[in-house]
Amino acid sequence: MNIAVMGAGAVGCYYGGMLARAGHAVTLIGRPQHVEAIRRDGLLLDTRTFRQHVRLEASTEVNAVRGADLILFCVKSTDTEIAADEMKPHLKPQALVLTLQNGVDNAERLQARLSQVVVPTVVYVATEMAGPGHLKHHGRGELVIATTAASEGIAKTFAEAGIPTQVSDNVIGALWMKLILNCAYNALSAITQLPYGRVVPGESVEGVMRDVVQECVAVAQAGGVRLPGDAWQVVAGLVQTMPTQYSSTAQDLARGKRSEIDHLNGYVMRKGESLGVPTPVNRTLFALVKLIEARQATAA
Ligand SMILES: NC(=O)C1=CN([C@@H]2O[C@H](COP(=O)(O)OP(=O)(O)OC[C@H]3O[C@@H](n4cnc5c(N)ncnc54)[C@H](OP(=O)(O)O)[C@@H]3O)[C@@H](O)[C@H]2O)C=CC1
Ligand SMILES: CC(C)(CO)C(=O)C(=O)O
Repeated sequence: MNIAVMGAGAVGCYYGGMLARAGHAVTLIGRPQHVEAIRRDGLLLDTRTFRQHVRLEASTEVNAVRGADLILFCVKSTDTEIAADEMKPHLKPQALVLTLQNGVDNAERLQARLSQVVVPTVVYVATEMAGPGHLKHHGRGELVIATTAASEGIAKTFAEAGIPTQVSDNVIGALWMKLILNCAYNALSAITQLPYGRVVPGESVEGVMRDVVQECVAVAQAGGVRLPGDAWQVVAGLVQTMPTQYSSTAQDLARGKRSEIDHLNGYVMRKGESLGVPTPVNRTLFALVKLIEARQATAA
């Protein structure tokens, strides 16, 4: 299969690298520091189970999506519209686009700009770019993709490449469950710059997290979303599995980057407003992260 990855970062390099390693023609589209290193040395796939330089195409030019049957769309939720507009003129009419992103509305936002079929996807992986062209995998790697005519075939192709992939008729519910995890952990870890194992035992923190979850569940229910399981149980369980983890929002702020908070607690706040569901705790966490971002932008 001819595959292009839009956004050669931590998620795009992991999945693109795994598919290239399995023999697929993969082109990574990303920033010069990664593209130059990958062209020179190959992509270093440094995973929990193997370490290997994988040879694949890499480009800084978005027209490299031309000819791809499958696009893995892996930019941050803040970059969805810009990246969509850049790749739109170069896409094959029959190309299929998978959104490998956090946040629940990326596929909808992308579909509003593209005529190609866009497939919402949930990503369960922990990866980072440890350096130029160096993908570090910390664990997991499963995907859940929405049901389309092509989904079973894609799931089979991915599974053969070592990517366990489930086809689901409730991807939106699964994306919401991930969103609730993000709403409960990301801002608290970002504001305090603490790992989950130190955030959760903090005084009154469990109450804050329970309030966040209750607000998110109320918004999801008002919006007709079917959550797959008990959200609080899922949230409460995460800290045991990754006590030393800092949220991606904490990592973004620590690097002086804009975070995805608009698409996490900010999304729940806006959705709550439109549905008449109060979300005071999500609003407070959102406002605090935005203040930190604004302070950093002024200092820069
Ligand atoms: N990393 C993880 O373990 C997980 C991440 N996710 C989600 O996956 C999504 C991707 O995250 P992640 O891979 O970590 O993010 P990264 O920032 O590592 O990767 C995105 C890359 O795309 C680049 N990029 C953005 N716009 C363009 C463009 N127009 N053309 C070319 N390159 C572009 C970015 O460059 P620049 O930074 O210079 O803009 C960056 O290098 C997010 O929604 C995240 O929340 C979900 C589960 C786990
Ligand atoms: C699941 C969680 C909360 C793990 O860190 C995450 O997705 C993030 O940090 O953005």
